[in-house]
Amino acid sequence: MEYVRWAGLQVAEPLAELVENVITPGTGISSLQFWKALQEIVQDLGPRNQALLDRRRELQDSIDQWHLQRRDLEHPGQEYKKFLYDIGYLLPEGEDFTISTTGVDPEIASIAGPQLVVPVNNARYAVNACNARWGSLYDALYGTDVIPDMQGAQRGQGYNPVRGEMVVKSAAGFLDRAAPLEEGSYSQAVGFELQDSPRGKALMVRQQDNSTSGLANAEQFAGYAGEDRLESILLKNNGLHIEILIDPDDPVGGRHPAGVKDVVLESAVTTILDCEDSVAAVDPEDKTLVYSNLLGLFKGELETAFYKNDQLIKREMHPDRSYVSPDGQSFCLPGRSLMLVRTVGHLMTTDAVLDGQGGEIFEGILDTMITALAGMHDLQGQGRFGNSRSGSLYIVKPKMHGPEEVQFTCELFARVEDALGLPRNTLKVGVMDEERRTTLNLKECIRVARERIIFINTGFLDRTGDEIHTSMEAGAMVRKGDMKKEPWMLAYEDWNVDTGLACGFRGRAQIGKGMWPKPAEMREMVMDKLSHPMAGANCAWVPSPTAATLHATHYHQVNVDARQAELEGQRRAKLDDLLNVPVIKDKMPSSEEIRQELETNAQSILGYVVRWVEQGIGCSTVPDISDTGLMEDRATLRISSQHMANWLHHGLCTREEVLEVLRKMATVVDRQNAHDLMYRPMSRDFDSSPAFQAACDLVFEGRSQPSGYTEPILHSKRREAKSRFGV
Ligand SMILES: CC(=O)SCCNC(=O)CCNC(=O)[C@H](O)C(C)(C)COP(=O)(O)OP(=O)(O)OC[C@H]1O[C@@H](n2cnc3c(N)ncnc32)[C@H](O)[C@@H]1OP(=O)(O)O
Ligand SMILES: O=CC(=O)O
Ligand SMILES: [Mg+2]
Repeated sequence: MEYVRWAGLQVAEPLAELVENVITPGTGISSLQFWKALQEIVQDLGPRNQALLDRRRELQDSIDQWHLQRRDLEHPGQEYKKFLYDIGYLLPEGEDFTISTTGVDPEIASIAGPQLVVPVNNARYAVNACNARWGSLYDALYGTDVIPDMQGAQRGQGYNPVRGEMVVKSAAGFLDRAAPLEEGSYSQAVGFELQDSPRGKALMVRQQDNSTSGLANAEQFAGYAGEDRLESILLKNNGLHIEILIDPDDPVGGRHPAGVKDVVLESAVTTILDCEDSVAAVDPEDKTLVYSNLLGLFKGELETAFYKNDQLIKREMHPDRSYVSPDGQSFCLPGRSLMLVRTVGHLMTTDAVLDGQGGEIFEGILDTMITALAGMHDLQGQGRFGNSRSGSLYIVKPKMHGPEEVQFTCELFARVEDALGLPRNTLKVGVMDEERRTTLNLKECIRVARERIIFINTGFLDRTGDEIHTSMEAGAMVRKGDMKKEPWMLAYEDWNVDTGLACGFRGRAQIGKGMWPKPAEMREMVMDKLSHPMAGANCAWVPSPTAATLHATHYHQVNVDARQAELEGQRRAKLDDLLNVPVIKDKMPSSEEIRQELETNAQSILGYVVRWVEQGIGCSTVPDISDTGLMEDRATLRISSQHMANWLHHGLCTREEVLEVLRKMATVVDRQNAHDLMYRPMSRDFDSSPAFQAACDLVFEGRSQPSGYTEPILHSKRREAKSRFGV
């Protein structure tokens, strides 16, 4: 890789070019200013970043020692808590306070709805995600298992009218609940009409018996589109819009007595452009692609073209949507999801930029600087579309351990603001509550970020990985599938909401819930994820636009603001439950259960890692042993690898048994990928397969990986694969 010298730094050529020729123009910041500022920040904050990582190691060593000395103690409860206070892992909670963040867009402060996550290096998906602000309910119902594939109503080649009728009926049922009519039902609608009323136009729905009915709550009629002919009706419920599209000439609309061709829901209210766990970015070229896509999204110019079903599709970001209000005023609604960026955490360094001594700089520092520079195009209103209408740039920071690390992030943000001439607190921070030290000290984490915090969220996947790693020496952990029922997990979910509400998040910031990790199991998601708004969360992660549309229906069922008002003031979660380590407390698993657990974990590790290492795919649907597709990313990998490392360490299996299971599962994964022409089977030669070796290292070296993270091994094996295979 060629490097260019800038202000005492060495910048990898593709990145230097991107910054010089594409990102800086139009910002008022020159390349020299930019790199000089980065050099100063790296010089000042680099050593502090390293000190924070050293502190993580020191605390982990103390915890390991403590458990090693007390393995036989039955109930270490209070003594354990005191120890954690003594070493500064657990901090006393200070006075109550309320966050004071200002300039926050309503999508974050007050509109409750789904939050989509997308790997930002995949332009096709990323543009799709931005456009997922609006999604077809008809398509989401028709195309998924929410409507069961029962006799006669199966999905398949071509349109199935029986299934289509079930979709129309189900959508009408949704409308009846979200925007009920005074009398009758949308399922009986034969026409939509606008009538004059004291507040302008009112919506009237003609029924099969020729009667007409208005809305039970006339205020829910928010607007319409169409001049000579009514083309769409806009309704609003719990802050979210619903659009009924009318077109009797359309093949679907033509079958409907009122010409309804679709029901479109405001879906992904916000989207996280992910530079972290769903992305494999290991070298300067990869980082440059990430930053280039970020820029394209902020400028509204990112486009892709691809073939789908033999058709060339060109995809670009959607414009805003125009309507007329009931009192005759034209207005627009955002056509795109409000974008947040998830940068990497504090752990990794990158060779995209080298410091004065030729050492790699911390990747999180570079991510923040470049995100802010790219985001300036939006802040200065130069993009084709606007993202934030409130002058903010939203950055989600993952994997922070406790308040001192959050404080460090806030200082970094302030330094970046100063360097780029941005007003203080332009850069808003989302704090992933996904490491144990952050959960336990969440109130203090929020306190140090109280002027810029816009989000806390339970990243339960990383959090589970950290739970296992932190207490590695405490004993053998319960099975992976049982973790969700453990007292710590239940307390963690409540603790996050309780703390957010206590710090005044209601109406100001997001309290988020975690990812739905089964992209194809939408029926199960529809049943399960209603619990998120019910728990008081005003957003929750979904893996796809379709999932966003289906999850949006939950926010029509639950008014989150009212739910939060009910929960405010309650402290449901207990610290003692959070500290209840999920070691097996009664019967050890049978040999059959051990075999099943090892096979499940080995299969998910290999299925994910082989695509990561050999094809650079950071997030994929990996079929599990029973062929259910599961979303796997670095956080799920952290759990599986730490779990295997834990059982190995505590003697539930031997190294030879683990190796045998890994080999057996590699052949299963090879078979599952046999259709992929780019795929290199691991079982052809286990010893020379970088993917297989990565999987082995993740398990056998798992205990010594910092916080059990998978990045160091993945990065090094991916770089090896790139240099060996050239892709
Ligand atoms: C623990 C954590 O950190 S969770 C956060 C990290 N995880 C994520 O970000 C998951 C995001 N989701 C994804 O990456 C994908 O949905 C996956 C990998 C899970 C599944 O991807 P696939 O197997 O390709 O999905 P599938 O074939 O069902 O659907 C593909 C279609 O859905 C779209 N799609 C799928 N996921 C997304 C997404 N997140 N954003 C936008 N569009 C998406 C694709 O654009 C594609 O449509 P197109 O052909 O019109 O372009
Ligand atoms: O980032 C999300 C998680 O669950 O981890
Ligand atoms: Mg995570």
